[in-house]
Amino acid sequence: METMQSTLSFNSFNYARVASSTHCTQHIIKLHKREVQLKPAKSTPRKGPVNPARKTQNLNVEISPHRAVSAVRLMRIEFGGAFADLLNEQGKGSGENEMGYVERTLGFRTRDLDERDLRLVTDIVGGTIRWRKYLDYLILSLCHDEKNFGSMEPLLLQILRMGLYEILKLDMPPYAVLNENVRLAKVALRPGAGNMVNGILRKFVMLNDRDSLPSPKVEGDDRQQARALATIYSHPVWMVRRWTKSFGSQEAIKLMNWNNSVPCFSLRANTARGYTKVELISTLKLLEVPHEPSPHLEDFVRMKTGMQAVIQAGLLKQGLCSVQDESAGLVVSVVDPQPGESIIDCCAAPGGKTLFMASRLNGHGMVSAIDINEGRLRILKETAKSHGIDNVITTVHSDLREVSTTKLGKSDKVLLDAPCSGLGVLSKRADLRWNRRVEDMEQLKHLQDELFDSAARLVKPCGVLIYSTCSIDSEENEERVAAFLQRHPEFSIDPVNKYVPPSFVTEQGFFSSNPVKHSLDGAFAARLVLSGE
Ligand SMILES: C[S@@+](CC[C@H](N)C(=O)[O-])C[C@H]1O[C@@H](n2cnc3c(N)ncnc32)[C@H](O)[C@@H]1O
Repeated sequence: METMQSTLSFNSFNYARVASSTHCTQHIIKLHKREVQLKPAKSTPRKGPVNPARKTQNLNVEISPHRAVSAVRLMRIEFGGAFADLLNEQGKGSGENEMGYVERTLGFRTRDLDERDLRLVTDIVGGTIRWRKYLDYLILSLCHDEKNFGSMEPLLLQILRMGLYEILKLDMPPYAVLNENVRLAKVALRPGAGNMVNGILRKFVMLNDRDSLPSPKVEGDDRQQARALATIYSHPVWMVRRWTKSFGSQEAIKLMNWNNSVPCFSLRANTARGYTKVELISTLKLLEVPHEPSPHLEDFVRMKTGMQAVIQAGLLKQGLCSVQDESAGLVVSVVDPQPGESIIDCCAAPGGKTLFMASRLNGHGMVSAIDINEGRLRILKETAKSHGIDNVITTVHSDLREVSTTKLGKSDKVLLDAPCSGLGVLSKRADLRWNRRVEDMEQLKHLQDELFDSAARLVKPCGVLIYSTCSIDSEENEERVAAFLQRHPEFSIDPVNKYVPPSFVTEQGFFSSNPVKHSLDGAFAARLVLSGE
């Protein structure tokens, strides 16, 4: 009865796709209406864990499970507006519901995912999203004509992108990848789709073996060069133009390489629960997770791989540690929370910085966490409980611009971690580059100015206002601070050199972490003091 229920989300939709310029097309923007034809499932439970009795009945051993899951996840991310935070994906990846997910969406069953499969899903989904523009450029050039590419079913396109990515970037054996993806296209779509995957991947493997894949030439005027670089490094053209102008082309290329690399993660030991870095390190050793202590922050440990093991060991669920980038930790160092202080965190959810600040209060003082998003604020509350610091956190669900000072009062320190473009965290947020538009930057600037003014009302005389973003864009950072100081001469810059290592301090006395320079996420923070009068 519930057959095909969840396939409906992919059944008909409009979407715009920008195909990159190639020898046969110049930057076309098309609006397609596509029908994804999925084979009906024989029996499809809608929710919950798989019924083991049925598992064997519908088992389809022909399909590699990680590819099936990757394909539907890619569809969901591209068309469902989902958030491809790889860590979240890993967090969900217990494997329990994954096959239900494939069954509901593609209409067939395959075997459950093991740990290796889960890792592969993360790698393939993240990488295929990052490299989308470049992969589409290759697929378009391998198609007979532009029309074939333009009218390709979305699921077929995902399967091709995955195949190319696996061969090109994961160095998987080409013919094994080819066979698996042909099979997936046949089972999930139809035999003709399998033939198409076969034709295109074969041509690709042949060209790749001969080292003769097409490549855009970086030549012509600035715009043409930016277009070529955007294809080669798989970023939107507007970002390439912006970065080339601000940082020069060599730095822009380094930044894009960073964004395309597999992200590193850091864990923060939750000392508020009495869990120390030493204990965290011994647990990681037991779990055989390679790690190294942060050179910048006392409670932080870096790791490149092994997040799955950390999740499965329950370290995050038990509140013993958090996943937090060191750049975010350093913003908290700029706030420098002290026991007994009152702190307002203006845009607090989901609470990474709130929790770290609260843990630094040693049970004395209060962090008031304001956010407009109730759902995210609920996550913050739950995490505060599991971290054992809910006694020093109060949550306020409100638009910051409407918060009344008489109700909330004024605080010693006010952190405004403003909504921003997120251009500093593109290595972790694989899909973000495709969702941001240049017009967003203008809108964000206005919002940031409004929130900055609203946050300023909450600072006590002689108190401190910290403005931060996870962006590397000066329009969102230095320029917002300069504009604020023009409107509010009662504030002045307090240089951050007392709070963070010198390599993070800018000439103007701000904190700035840069992916290329520091191998961390990009972030910014300014510390401003309100005069006593
Ligand atoms: C960059 S995120 C904050 C991240 C958070 N500080 C952390 O460390 O986990 C920005 C937050 O601003 C919130 N926000 C956006 N507009 C807001 C407004 N007008 N008032 C209050 N919060 C707002 C969003 O809901 C989002 O949670």
